Amino acid sequence: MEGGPALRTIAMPADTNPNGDIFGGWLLSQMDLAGGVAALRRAGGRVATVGIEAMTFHKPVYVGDEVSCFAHVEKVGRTSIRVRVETWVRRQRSAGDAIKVTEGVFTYVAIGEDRQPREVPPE
Ligand SMILES: CCCCCCCCCCCCCCCC(=O)SCCNC(=O)CCNC(=O)[C@H](O)C(C)(C)COP(=O)(O)OP(=O)(O)OC[C@H]1O[C@@H](n2cnc3c(N)ncnc32)[C@H](O)[C@@H]1OP(=O)(O)O
Repeated sequence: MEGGPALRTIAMPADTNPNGDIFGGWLLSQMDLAGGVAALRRAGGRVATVGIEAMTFHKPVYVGDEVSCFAHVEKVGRTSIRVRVETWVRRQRSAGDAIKVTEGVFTYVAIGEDRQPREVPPE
């Protein structure tokens, strides 16, 4: 994906599942935040996540991995914004290339102060 990550963090021991690898729910929330930042910028204000599709976990994430979520706005509807989000990691103590670990499509709805859908403004 073009440009820098919408979010970058380090996977910590507190984020693990009972197997000792990083919990999928934690990754999903990082992706939601990354997609939310892209949607919020495009919407010019508050957004809410309404749907998640095509979510795939390709590879595990380990404690100490540098986790980068990239977000790309794919489609803008009347009130909704579809954002493709990919997560790539660099392994701790590894000089290898970044590895794509997850991807998914997140849909956000632009909402107003009343939490009701509002039109996405023109670009
Ligand atoms: C400047 C940078 C600074 C950065 C620094 C700050 C960083 C800060 C980051 C914050 C990032 C937050 C990212 C987390 C955001 C949450 O965590 S939100 C919490 C979880 N989500 C919720 O609680 C939402 C609960 N749902 C709702 O409240 C209502 O469903 C909503 C969202 C208001 C929508 O209301 P509705 O009556 O269902 O809407 P409806 O008119 O039927 O549909 C609206 C649009 O959604 C589409 N849609 C509806 N359902 C679906 C579905 N399942 N799938 C796909 N599309 C759907 C419709 O087709 C329609 O699209 P358009 O044709 O208008 O384009």
